[in-house]
Amino acid sequence: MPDQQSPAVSYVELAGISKSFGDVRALDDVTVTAPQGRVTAIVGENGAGKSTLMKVLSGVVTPDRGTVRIGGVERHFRTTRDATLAGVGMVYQETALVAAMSVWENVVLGWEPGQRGILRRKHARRTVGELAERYSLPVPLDAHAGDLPVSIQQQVEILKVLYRNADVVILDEPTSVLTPQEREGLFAAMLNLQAEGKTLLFISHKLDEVLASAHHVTVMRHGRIVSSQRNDELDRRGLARSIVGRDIAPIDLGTRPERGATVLSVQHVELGALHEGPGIREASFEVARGEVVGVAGVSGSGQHELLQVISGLVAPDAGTVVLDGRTRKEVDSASDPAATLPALRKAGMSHIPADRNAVGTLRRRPLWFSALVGRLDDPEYCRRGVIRRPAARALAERIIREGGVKASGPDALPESLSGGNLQKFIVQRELLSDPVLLVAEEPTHGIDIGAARDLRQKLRDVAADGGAVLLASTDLDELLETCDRIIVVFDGRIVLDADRQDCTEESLGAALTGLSAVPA
Ligand SMILES: Nc1ncnc2c1ncn2[C@@H]1O[C@H](COP(=O)(O)OP(=O)(O)OP(=O)(O)O)[C@@H](O)[C@H]1O
Repeated sequence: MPDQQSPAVSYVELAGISKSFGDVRALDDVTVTAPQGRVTAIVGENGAGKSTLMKVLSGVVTPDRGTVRIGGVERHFRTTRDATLAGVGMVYQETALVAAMSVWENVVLGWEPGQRGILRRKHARRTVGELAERYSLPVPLDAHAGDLPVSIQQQVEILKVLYRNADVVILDEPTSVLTPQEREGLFAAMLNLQAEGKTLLFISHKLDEVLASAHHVTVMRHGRIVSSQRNDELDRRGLARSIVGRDIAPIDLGTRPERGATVLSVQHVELGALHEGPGIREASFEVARGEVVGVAGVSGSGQHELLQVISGLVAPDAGTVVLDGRTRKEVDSASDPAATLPALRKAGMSHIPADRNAVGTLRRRPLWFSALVGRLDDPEYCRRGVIRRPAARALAERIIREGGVKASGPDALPESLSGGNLQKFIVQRELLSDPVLLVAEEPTHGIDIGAARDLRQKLRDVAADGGAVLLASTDLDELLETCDRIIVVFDGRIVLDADRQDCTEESLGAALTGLSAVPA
């Protein structure tokens, strides 16, 4: 637990902040302070107003009412540049680096030191290098940003705000894209920032991380502050209760059904490296109806590629994947991904992608449009290339209702939904197609603790109803709570395939890092 002893001065003061979007009151008279050299966590259910509050502080959103003070000075931010000049920087979940530019160029972009418009390249590169060293953020200065793993890209984003002299650093769900090992690196960087007297604000749904790193925890619900407490006044259960307003019951695993017929058979799958990863070597396993099977692997171990092959997005170099669902569909090296995905869907596969922004929704089209993903060849929704709008809207309404999605309706734009609510929409859309096999990559990513519990229960229900689930997650607790069996991928190979009862966090941790790399 962080040290609570030394006194701290309030550096950030948000007072009486209100903000509405149309009829939605996102913030309702919110007052929050954050002391210097400390971490203040902002937690709460999806749609509670956390991101909007931080966007007010970073100049992205202008409040309808209320005042912002930084270091005792009242500020009226109209743009993010105003906030940057006042020393406030925000690091978003999704990085926005220019892939083809080097790390140091990305850091200085838009803020280049120079004379008469000429960039002093050597000077700029050296300054970024010194900053990286001072804050122990070991980024490769000359590498192209697009070639780097997400965890390093995030460090580049942190350097970007530090380069602009931020005294206040806002981190919006920074750990949700990181593996457990990478999270440790981020927490070490946060400690350095505190030691340098920065004021840190940190949005997270992961209560253990909040309790381990934050000095103060502020809970929001329905656009208001529910509580604001010091870390040493809190425990996990009480915090969970104040977030969702009730105790969270463990999920019902049910009695494990007799192992049903095989629904997915992966045999001797091989794939060369797609990017820098190891590819896949000799992967074989089966999933039966009635099972929830977890897939774990640290970033770049090949587990993501394995799921891409299984969901038909990439053809393997060798080996086969057979889905025996509503119909039988075989995928091999000759398969054309463009035709494979629709055929697998028809055979009963649903897929919740890891990257909801890239493939999950169409951000600038209304939600009812995104409801149709995977259903365009269903005559109920589309005939002779013409979308049946009333049916699509009714479908979107059903997804919103049954998924507990906070949205104004089927015409809402995806970008008007909070991150967690958009994820809930995608998950419920896939569940509604009554899958025989559900491939779910990080389905609880960005979802609050209450909704995440309900979602895990829904995965169990798919299995209880005779389907099967392949659940990829970097959260070992989630896998241990939800799965019947867990597969670990390391260096492109399946190194563990064991019943949950035979797995512990230690045994999984060893397999994940290759310490027990005995092929299963
Ligand atoms: N640009 C916008 N247009 C319309 N509504 C918006 C907009 N931005 C946010 N909202 C609404 O404001 C409310 C608060 O959203 P916000 O993103 O702040 O929630 P959050 O607490 O960060 O949620 P999550 O945990 O899911 O990220 C939600 O109901 C959301 O739909």
